[in-house]
Amino acid sequence: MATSKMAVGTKGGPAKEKPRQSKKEAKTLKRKRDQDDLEKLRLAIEELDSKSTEIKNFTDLPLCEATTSGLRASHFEVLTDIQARAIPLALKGRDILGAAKTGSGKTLAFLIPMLEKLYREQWTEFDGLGALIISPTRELAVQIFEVLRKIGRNHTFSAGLVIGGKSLKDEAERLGRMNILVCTPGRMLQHLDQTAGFDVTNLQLLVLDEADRIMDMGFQTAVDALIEHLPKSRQTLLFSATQTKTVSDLARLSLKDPEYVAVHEEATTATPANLQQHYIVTALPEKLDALWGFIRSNLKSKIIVFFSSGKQVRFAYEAFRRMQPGMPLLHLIGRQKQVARLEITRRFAMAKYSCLFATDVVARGVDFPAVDWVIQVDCPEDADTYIHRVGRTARYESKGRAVLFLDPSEEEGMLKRLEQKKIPIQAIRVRENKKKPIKDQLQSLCFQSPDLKYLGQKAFVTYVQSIYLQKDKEVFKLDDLDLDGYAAALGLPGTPQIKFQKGEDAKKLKNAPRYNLSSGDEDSDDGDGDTEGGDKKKKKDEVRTKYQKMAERQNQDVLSSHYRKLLGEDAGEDDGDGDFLSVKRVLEDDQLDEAAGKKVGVKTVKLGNSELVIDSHRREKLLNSKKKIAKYMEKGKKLVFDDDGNAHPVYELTNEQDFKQQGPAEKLRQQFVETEAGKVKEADVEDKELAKKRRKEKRDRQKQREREEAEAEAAASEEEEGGAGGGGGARLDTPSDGEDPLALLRSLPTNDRYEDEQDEPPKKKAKKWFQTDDSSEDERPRKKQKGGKKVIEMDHEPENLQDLEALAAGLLED
Ligand SMILES: Nc1ncnc2c1ncn2[C@@H]1O[C@H](COP(=O)(O)OP(=O)(O)OP(=O)(O)O)[C@@H](O)[C@H]1O
Repeated sequence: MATSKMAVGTKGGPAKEKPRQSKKEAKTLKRKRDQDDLEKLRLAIEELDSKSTEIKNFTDLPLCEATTSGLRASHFEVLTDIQARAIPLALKGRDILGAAKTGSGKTLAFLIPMLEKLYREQWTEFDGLGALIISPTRELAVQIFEVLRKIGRNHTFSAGLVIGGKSLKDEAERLGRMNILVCTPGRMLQHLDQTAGFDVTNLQLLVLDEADRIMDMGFQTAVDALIEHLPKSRQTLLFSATQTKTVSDLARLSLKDPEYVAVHEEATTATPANLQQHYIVTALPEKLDALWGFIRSNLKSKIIVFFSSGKQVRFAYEAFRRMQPGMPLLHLIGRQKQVARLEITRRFAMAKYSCLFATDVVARGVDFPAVDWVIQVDCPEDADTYIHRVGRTARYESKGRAVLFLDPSEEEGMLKRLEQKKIPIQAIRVRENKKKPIKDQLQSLCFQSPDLKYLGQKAFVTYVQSIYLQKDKEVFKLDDLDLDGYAAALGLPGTPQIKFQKGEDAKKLKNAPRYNLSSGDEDSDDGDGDTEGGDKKKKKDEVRTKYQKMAERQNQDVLSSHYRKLLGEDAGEDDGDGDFLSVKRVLEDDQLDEAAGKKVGVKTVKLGNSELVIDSHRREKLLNSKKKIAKYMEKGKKLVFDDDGNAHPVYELTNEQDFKQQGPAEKLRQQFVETEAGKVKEADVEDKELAKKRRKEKRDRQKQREREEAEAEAAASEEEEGGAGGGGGARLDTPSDGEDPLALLRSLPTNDRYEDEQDEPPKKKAKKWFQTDDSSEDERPRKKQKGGKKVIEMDHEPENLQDLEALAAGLLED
């Protein structure tokens, strides 16, 4: 469930009823007492010295009983620096620009003043929306909501989480009753624009968490439009680990004489002191080797690994998973469905040892407990991103370590950027014996699995594309990267060719991934059903099963071959030796009996040196068991067949003289490599054709389905029209003549910039701003088809959807 409505707490503070009083008397007395308390509280806040250094504990603050008891019950006692500085000012009604290191407790610094403000205003359900908290990602919004539920348990306000993932209508019904909303910007804007009766004119307080991110280009339009709807006479609190006092930003938010509270300015570094920061210089083609070696040496740890794009995450995750490092792997990208994302977040949060491959979707704010290591395989785009990523470890008072992998070409530039932010980082070197080249394994995996190879190619292209679009050319130098080596390191048979479109578009597109990471995060990726496409999809969902839908997704077999099995597509497939071991086939072959000189009718089968008589069904069944068969079989020898069909051992030694006659060994080696490379390329072409064919088939199926659905719909509406005209019975809620029932939905902003193009909903062909050299005819349908694709959101064993939804719902509401 994407939105969750909940009362933050049960009625009032602890009840103190006196049994002998009449109910009415007790109520009047209580009201009076509450009024007195409120007056005292207001006075105490007026008198509060906001610069006082005496405020150490939450009990030193003038807070209402409901908040104090909520904090106590959540085991918060002592204020952190940012809390001690920001809360008193915020209680006094000041606008705040708060900047403090990651993990320093900024969430409470805005939640406490928010609850207090509504309490002092005696906010009730009839007053509507009193406070709005905007977060750049869904994960962060969920987390803030959880903290709010904990500390607000004794308040009576209702609070909701608006992050998409459900139909706009479902959310809209609940919005009107909410006092506090935690939301992502795009989704909130949709409601403000489209939800009739959703009134924000009373809003008392606006909070922007990770404000610099929310204010940057990716969210600019959404946030500006959102602010337009809000009343100017409100208090505004902005918090982030990395913040600037950009005048234009402040003007956009109409902050009134804001107080700038920056805790880490006094400290020497912008990152937590309990965080050890290192970097290793490793050439791009060796980064995955380094990562593999690192994971293998730290199996008893909790690790987050950052990559710059979802495709790299998927490739690394899929490849490493197959190589079985010996610890649970998870992956999290913006394109996964909301339930899956929440489930993965939950799993990683609860895991003792695990490694999470992720994009920057979890770089900010997400509070995973006890993360030991943050590894950045791809260089972050700037120092701020670096700070946020490493901030996932060493949270609050715990320790943590971070390692940044830098290509030699990135070293100088990036270190300069980190130095400017006073980030203490030290070089380390990977021990020689810990280096584990995995190129050969990846090559073999890619050779065996075209899907993995396809992911690898995509990962390569996205990586190169991201480097090309990076603004900081002092750090990111495309020409200095060994791209051929990188492609080979990913196990690819050749280096994908990429052409870049020059011009202004590149700049715009640079912002696209950032927007996608987050607004894709918030609303786009799960086809909420708010858009026309969403509605269509919903209808389809009703018809098709979960497994069918999963199987229709491109690359689905990369992530979940078991779904294919569930669909029965693999029914005839065996694990390579099926034909050889199939007893049934042997038995049905009469010739075998004849050749064995047996009477037709008595079945025998020859397994290795033993000849077995099949005299009963039971024995026949038993022989279907591979285990049983293996018992009778000799250990196999691997043979290769020449063109004439003669078998040879894999390695056949020629005598030395013959060998010498063939020419110099180096030349022979060269020839051999060339022939093999040719074979690989040929196989690659075949793979491509196969993929092309599959895509075409899928498209045809899709079209066919759509046609059938359209026909069915047309038939249904004809029937319905006839029925309504004739009998005047119950009518469906259809719009009046000429009205387009989907007009409203069509007007919704479409999320046309996705992190992962494979998962975009069907749409017009995006303007290409780069293309691969081999983007021949067969490349085009692929792009088109990608439009219809969805992400496989599951990275774990198949569980049913209801389970997942229940788990996600459990996260959002008890
Ligand atoms: N006063 C406190 N006493 C004890 N623990 C606290 C206190 N305040 C916050 N924490 C804990 O510190 C951790 C980090 O808090 P929080 O998520 O608010 O940090 P943050 O500054 O928002 O980090 P980021 O910049 O990464 O978003 C949380 O686990 C929270 O429970």
